[in-house]
Amino acid sequence: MTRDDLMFRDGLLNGHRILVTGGGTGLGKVMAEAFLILGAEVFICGRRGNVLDETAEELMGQHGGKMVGLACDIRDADAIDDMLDRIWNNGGALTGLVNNAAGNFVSRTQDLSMRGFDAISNIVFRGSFAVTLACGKRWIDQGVSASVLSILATWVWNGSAFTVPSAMSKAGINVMSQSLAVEWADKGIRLNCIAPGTFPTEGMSARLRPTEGGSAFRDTTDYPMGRVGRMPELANLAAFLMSPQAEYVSGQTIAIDGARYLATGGNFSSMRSWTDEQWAEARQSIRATTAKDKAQRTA
Ligand SMILES: CCCCC/C=C/C(=O)SCCNC(=O)CCNC(=O)[C@H](O)C(C)(C)COP(=O)(O)OP(=O)(O)OC[C@H]1O[C@@H](n2cnc3c(N)ncnc32)[C@H](O)[C@@H]1OP(=O)(O)O
Ligand SMILES: NC(=O)C1=CN([C@@H]2O[C@H](COP(=O)(O)OP(=O)(O)OC[C@H]3O[C@@H](n4cnc5c(N)ncnc54)[C@H](OP(=O)(O)O)[C@@H]3O)[C@@H](O)[C@H]2O)C=CC1
Repeated sequence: MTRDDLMFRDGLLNGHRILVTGGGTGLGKVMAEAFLILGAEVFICGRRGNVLDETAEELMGQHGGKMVGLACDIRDADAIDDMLDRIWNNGGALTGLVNNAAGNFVSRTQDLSMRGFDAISNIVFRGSFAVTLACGKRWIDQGVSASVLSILATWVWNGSAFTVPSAMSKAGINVMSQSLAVEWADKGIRLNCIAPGTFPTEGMSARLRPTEGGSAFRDTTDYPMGRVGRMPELANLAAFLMSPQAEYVSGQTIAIDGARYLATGGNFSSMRSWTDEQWAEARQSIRATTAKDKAQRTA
């Protein structure tokens, strides 16, 4: 992304300190990059320390500023507290949190075990709540105003066949945000959400279109605008919601999907025609991706 891709003035986020969970890759990385360009000090967390370090180095090399990678598994409440202690003890309070980290894979629901359900919900539902709660306690205790942005999916409004644990978990975080927007409004804490449509990333393609390789998302005939999302489009919306100028916006969930969910539902219902063999092949491919990522985890 270049400076010209952003619609905001230089220094919009000067003095802000923002944590992006899952900020080492994909959508988290591009939002972290936008916040860095706009003057924020940015923290990114994930379980693969090397991925975080590479991202921070790459983006500071391109844009200057300060980005810090912190290996942390958001399923672990103690690890979250350790991470927040490190941030708070090195420069003060966060002023923003982006709940972006997620796990997902396509599966027929009858093929899931409870461990499979937990693999998703412990990241998306429990993990996002845990980070929000840990930050919220500190903000309230210290009288700090802050903004929380959670990255959802349009299926919080219409469900999603074949990604049921994700749909349930994201819907829970949608309701968390609406509830806390009210409960914490007088503390100066805002909560909003973005529901992106398709923004092709490696992490998503490998788990949601696992058997298509490089051809996934090339056919855009059922996209009303004839295309998928462009990363800077998401980054601009995230920067707006995180900026102090958006102070009166709270409790909202904004779709950015080129109207696809209104046109087609925007999810994976076409997989109803998949055979047992196709599901077995998908599962094997997802397993291989997870094994590769697991080998790099340091948290
Ligand atoms: C229009 C487009 C909208 C798109 C909207 C949303 C997109 C996204 O969310 S994309 C984000 C994708 N990124 C990621 O998922 C990154 C992180 N992912 C992971 O860490 C793994 O993929 C994980 C989610 C599976 C979690 O890993 P881990 O906890 O290490 O999981 P295990 O390998 O130990 O497995 C636990 C459990 O889950 C079962 N399982 C795994 N894969 C499948 C599968 N394909 N089908 C069914 N079940 C699966 C696995 O078998 C284990 O259960 P047990 O066998 O009972 O032990
Ligand atoms: N791409 C798309 O089209 C869409 C994406 N989304 C949402 O956007 C967000 C980003 O997705 P995307 O960029 O595509 O996918 P990625 O796989 O690139 O991003 C997921 C990130 O979450 C991190 N993560 C996963 N589990 C944990 C954990 N337990 N603790 C800390 N970090 C964790 C991963 O790092 P690590 O494995 O190192 O921990 C990774 O960096 C997600 O919330 C996703 O649901 C929503 C709609 C559409």
